[in-house]
Amino acid sequence: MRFLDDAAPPYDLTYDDVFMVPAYSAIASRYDVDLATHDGTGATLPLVVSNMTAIAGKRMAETTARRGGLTVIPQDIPIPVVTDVVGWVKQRDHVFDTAIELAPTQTVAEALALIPKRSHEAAVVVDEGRPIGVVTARDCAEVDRFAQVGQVMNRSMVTVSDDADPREVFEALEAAKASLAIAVSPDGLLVGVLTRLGALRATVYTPAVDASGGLRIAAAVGVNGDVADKAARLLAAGIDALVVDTAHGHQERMIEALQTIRGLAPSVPLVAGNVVDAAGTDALIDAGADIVKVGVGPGAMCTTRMMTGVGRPQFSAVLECAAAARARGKHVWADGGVRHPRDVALALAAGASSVMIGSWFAGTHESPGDLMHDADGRAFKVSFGMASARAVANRTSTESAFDRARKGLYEEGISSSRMYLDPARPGVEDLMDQICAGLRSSCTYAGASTLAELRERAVVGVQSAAGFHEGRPLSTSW
Ligand SMILES: NC(=O)C1=CN([C@@H]2O[C@H](COP(=O)(O)OP(=O)(O)OC[C@H]3O[C@@H](n4cnc5c(N)ncnc54)[C@H](OP(=O)(O)O)[C@@H]3O)[C@@H](O)[C@H]2O)C=CC1
Ligand SMILES: Nc1nc2c(ncn2[C@@H]2O[C@H](COP(=O)(O)O)[C@@H](O)[C@H]2O)c(=O)[nH]1
Ligand SMILES: [K+]
Repeated sequence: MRFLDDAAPPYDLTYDDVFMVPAYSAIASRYDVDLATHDGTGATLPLVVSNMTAIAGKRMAETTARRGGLTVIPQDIPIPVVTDVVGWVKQRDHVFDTAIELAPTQTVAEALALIPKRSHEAAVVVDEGRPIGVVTARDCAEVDRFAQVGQVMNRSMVTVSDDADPREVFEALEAAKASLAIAVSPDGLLVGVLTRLGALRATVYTPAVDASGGLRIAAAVGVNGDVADKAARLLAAGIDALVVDTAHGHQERMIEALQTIRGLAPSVPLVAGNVVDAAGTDALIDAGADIVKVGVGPGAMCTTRMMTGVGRPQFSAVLECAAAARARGKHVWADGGVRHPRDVALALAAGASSVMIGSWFAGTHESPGDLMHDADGRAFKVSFGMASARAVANRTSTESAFDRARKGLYEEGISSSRMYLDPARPGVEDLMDQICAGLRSSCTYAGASTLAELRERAVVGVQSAAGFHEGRPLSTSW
């Protein structure tokens, strides 16, 4: 990447401050762009879901890995639970989405609580493992909450074999004017489900899979307590990357934690952060990090900059840290502050191998929280920062009341925010589609067929607030 007219700006910049200039391109189609990262994580897309309790759970991990991304399970989740989640995610199908399963005797109330947990918005009614019907929220409307789903389900289903070609599934759904195909094994047992959009995505994306064919997943560990033991147990669970995570990554305790974990000779990439400058990046690489996480204060849930005055505008932080890491043959993830697809493209142009997204993905079916509705009927999920009072209370729940009260005085995150689901893009895959479309297009504007070429060819200029404003679409007259 170089600055337009080679004019390096006199102050630090964030995503809104910059724009990319189009360049001559020989790339005939946006589908000719390869979005794979080459940072050792095996992700086929440069997207990582932040290790935040309100965002990164097993459904998020399954769904993003099937499309090529990576989810980091947070440090606050007990390790036996993480172990179960890793095992479960690794057994997920590469094409079919996991179905919500209900027994015919379960109630409509249970169905309505579970259906919003998945973007396909339906549950499959099973009898001894065999699908016997499908139930949607529409089937449950104006029905007694205690009615049994066996009474309201739709018995006519499009059933396909578990090795069906996604294109044929798409065509079968189109022909039947149905929205959901049910995949079954040769002995008739439920394997999963596929929507038309899911079938299309199966032909566009490449799942992130490990050498044994399991979907990939990462997990985080903090720098407190018996780090070696926690890290060893996470590695034994089969994670594909280990993230060592603390607010101020350039600190002694982090260096010690990294050296300790390096001593375990992990066979997966070691990610550490957060830092915002070359000195911090070098220190973490010296201590054993393969990938450095960059970003202090850009996060949507983050109050660090307001509380402390500390941080750095994210574009400049990524640019400096990525250059330092590249000089050592290592990588950085741009962590936080991503609000639009353009921000992903700019972070990658600045040199990140991947981009971490938290809050934007909180308002989706796949985040762990329950779906809520405001007074106007708009659907939202509650999200919170990992340094918020709420998260600190969770993290310290086994400590004495006095210690918890002491730690509770330090709060650098929002404890409760509403993340609305975009009615046009209520699932994380809808957002991934939007991001990847923007990113592929960005690459062709820069004449780049890979992310490495984007990084090399990108020409970035600095804009005024009016310049940024001009780029925003206007949906009403002015
Ligand atoms: N990217 C960002 O901008 C930020 C991210 N976060 C996220 O919040 C989560 C919690 O992180 P964290 O608060 O580090 O908690 P951790 O549980 O990782 O603990 C941090 C440890 O470092 C010590 N410490 C020393 N200086 C600081 C400091 N300035 N800020 C925080 N801890 C410090 C703390 O001791 P003591 O409590 O005694 O001081 C504590 O023992 C992580 O997921 C982190 O990534 C949090 C803030 C900023
Ligand atoms: N200062 C804080 N930073 C936080 C907190 N919780 C998470 N984070 C950081 O934000 C990113 C995600 O950014 P987003 O803009 O996509 O939401 C995450 O990966 C952390 O680095 C917090 O409580 N305080
Ligand atoms: K912020």
